[in-house]
Amino acid sequence: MGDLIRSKPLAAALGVASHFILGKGEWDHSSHLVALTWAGAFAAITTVEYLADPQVQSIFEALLVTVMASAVYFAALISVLLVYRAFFHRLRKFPGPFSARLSKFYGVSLAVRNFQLYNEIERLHKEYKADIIRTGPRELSVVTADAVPLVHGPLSKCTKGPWYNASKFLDGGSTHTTRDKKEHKERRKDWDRAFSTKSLREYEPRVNRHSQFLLERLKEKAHQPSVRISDWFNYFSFDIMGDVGFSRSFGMLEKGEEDDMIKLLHKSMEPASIFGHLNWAVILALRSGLGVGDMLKHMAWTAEALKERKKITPAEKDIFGFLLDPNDEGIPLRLNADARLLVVAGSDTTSATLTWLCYELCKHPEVQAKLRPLVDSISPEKSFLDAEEVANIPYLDGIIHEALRLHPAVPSGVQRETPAEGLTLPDQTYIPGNTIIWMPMHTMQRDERYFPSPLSFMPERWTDEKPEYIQDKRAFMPFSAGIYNCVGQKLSIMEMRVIVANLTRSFDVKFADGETGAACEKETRDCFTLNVGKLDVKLTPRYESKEHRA
Ligand code: HEM
Repeated sequence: MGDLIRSKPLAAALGVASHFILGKGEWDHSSHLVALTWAGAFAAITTVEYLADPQVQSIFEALLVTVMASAVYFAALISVLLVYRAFFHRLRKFPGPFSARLSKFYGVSLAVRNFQLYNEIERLHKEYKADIIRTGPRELSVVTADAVPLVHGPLSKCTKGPWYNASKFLDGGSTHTTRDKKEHKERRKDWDRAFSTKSLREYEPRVNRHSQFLLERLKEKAHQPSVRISDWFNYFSFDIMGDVGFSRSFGMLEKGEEDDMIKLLHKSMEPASIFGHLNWAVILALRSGLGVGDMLKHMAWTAEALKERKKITPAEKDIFGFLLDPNDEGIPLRLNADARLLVVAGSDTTSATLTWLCYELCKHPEVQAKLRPLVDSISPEKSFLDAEEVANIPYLDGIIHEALRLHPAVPSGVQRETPAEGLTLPDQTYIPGNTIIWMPMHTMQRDERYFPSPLSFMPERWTDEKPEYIQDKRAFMPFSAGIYNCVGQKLSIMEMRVIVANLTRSFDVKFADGETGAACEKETRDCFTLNVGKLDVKLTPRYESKEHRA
């Protein structure tokens, strides 16, 4: 037995065999089992050596033999893995950095460089002058609009990738993270009802109420030289999400200061920027609790919010009224995951977009000047325009679309996996099966082929003034597309219309003294959703010269 364990060719052969076993199927989410198997084998070999090998006299010698055998085993496993990934892998023909072929650690290094992965990916596409680049051993970044219908279209055969079921074992998986198309379809029906035209009409008064309150709070602050508008947008979107989602006021606009829950939400998303690229590490981290304390705390907080919601019968309809089953005694685990989904998806995305939009308004006073007569002419006797009154202003929608185009709230895109038979793009490029694909919205939406003069903030491209500045609308997908698209997009657009119309109507919005927008550009962190840098503005009231708007 001892000779067998000392046999280097045998250990190497086992290493090579393990590569072939691990190369089949998806092991990412069984990484804890693989680690346990290795640890078990290590312990078993050491025990056998100590008890049964006459050449071994002490536990130390037994350990030494096991370490030697393990070293040969892992050296063989890693060598064959790297050689295979570098030269024989089915994606070998796609260009990209050599180290990206070898390991996803390369992706992690990009993600944590400035926490702005979207910029790194854009740089790589420029460097390799290619629409498709290899960004990981079995991963591609694809930025051609021709691929959108195949990857994200309603009839796409692609599925969600392994990124999605990371925390399934903990919280049952949300509607967003379920990878099973049938299950998603079933669960999405409730969400679709919660966001139907009829439901949205019921939420409208609440959107108006919170928007008006935000405007009042900003009017109180307008005499100050500087208002941290990015924080106020956070409070606003959080309060709306609480009210419309859980019939619960989080009271953040009232408090007017950063709440611990907003901090916790942002901290809880940070691991996503790292672990999103190492699915096996997510499982090890979640199972051990290492590095994901904030995520677990946030999960507990959202589960508690849902528990409180379950206890009441709200006077007005809310989103969880559609998702909770009154006949259920308790709360199914999967709905706890949906509660966290609503908090993450429903607040940060809208506030990030509003912050970027405000940044663009500060840089483009001419856009404010052009919008003003349009909003000034509506109900001039009123101090606040409500959602219905601003629902049909093409230039306003153009401003919102431009903000979503230049600054998508999910800038690096969403993960999809090709079907086993692969995909053939219209130019005949074949993408093999079981390939992970990201279509980074940030890069696509700034592509000159699809949006001429791509870096110009040009709301007119979305109106009938300059439609020639949109060459291929398929490349615009801030809310993603197809069956997995954003269910909350109409609510979010409603919120943004009301805020932008009333903000420009009530104030002249400028960067505060000393503000250049640099924090937005440099400190924004891509944590799947965006944690945008702070933005300080000076709000000069327009209503003071117009009594009726005071
Ligand atoms: C500017 C605002 C928003 C943007 C840019 C945005 C973007 C997105 C994107 C890109 C996805 C697809 C995610 C994926 O496939 O992994 C998504 C999904 C989703 N969003 Fe939004 N979102 C926004 C606002 C909202 C709001 C306000 C809500 C709810 C109140 C919401 C709820 C959801 C939900 C529930 C999903 C999952 C849908 C599913 O998997 O079927 N979103 N969103």
